[in-house]
Amino acid sequence: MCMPAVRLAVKAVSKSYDRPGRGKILALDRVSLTVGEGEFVSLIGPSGCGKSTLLELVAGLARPDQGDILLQGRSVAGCRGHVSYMPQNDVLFPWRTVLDNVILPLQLQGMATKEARQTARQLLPLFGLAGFADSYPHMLSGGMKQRAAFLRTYLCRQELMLLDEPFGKLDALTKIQMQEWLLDIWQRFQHSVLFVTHDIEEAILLSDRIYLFSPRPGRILAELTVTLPRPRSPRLTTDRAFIKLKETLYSRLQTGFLEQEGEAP
Ligand SMILES: Nc1ncnc2c1ncn2[C@@H]1O[C@H](COP(=O)(O)OP(=O)(O)OP(=O)(O)O)[C@@H](O)[C@H]1O
Repeated sequence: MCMPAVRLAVKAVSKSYDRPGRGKILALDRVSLTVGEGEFVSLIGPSGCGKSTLLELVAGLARPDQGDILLQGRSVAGCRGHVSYMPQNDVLFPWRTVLDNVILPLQLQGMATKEARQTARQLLPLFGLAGFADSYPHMLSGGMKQRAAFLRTYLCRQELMLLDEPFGKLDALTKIQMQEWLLDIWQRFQHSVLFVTHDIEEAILLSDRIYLFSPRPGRILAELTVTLPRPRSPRLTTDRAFIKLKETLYSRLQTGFLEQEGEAP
């Protein structure tokens, strides 16, 4: 199989946090991973294992204590503005309309408001927001809010997208619809994506590769390549090959947890 060129390389990155009066905690321990050009890569692991921390480091919102972060071979550790980043709680501003929420990155890039609105307006139908340009966030469903936040992220116009559990708070049916929609959007744009999730089925359905994280401090337990054919749809989750992959993932997660417990002092 032909491997795509590397877009993102995280090299032996560690990160700890100071907790006032309680010392340091190690969130990430020598994490190394890559995302290729046009590749969809997921991180899966238990709550608190450092997945969001890793995305923040890649987005340049914090600096690693050790290790490096390379985008197309160039170190970007601590540098902002090189990736499109949708944080876990990416809220829309309630006082701005949908259109004026999504144009924010374009305005920050210096585009005039009129041009930014024109650019974004053309994309609204593709993001399932046709007819909602002038609505306010409270008038949208949960799925629509997430699509608006996703369009805002997309308009950062960087080749690598970091998505931190974008469907984590949605009900099961809306989540399935959103996964189908994201698969379609990704198929069209073929961005490189680094996607955080707690959901094993979601990771398999969407990804080309999956990294499994241990409980904190986050380490990479395993890396899995998903060879299921594309285009994919949520119906694939009942497929025999899909279920087999799910079993493999479960047992790797379980073995990793047990090994980590065995290591505890
Ligand atoms: N700014 C901070 N200061 C102190 N501790 C932090 C800070 N940010 C994260 N942590 C701690 O670092 C660890 C990793 O947190 P992080 O949010 O990266 O995990 P996560 O895997 O994304 O969790 P979840 O899946 O629940 O969102 C946790 O123990 C968390 O409490």
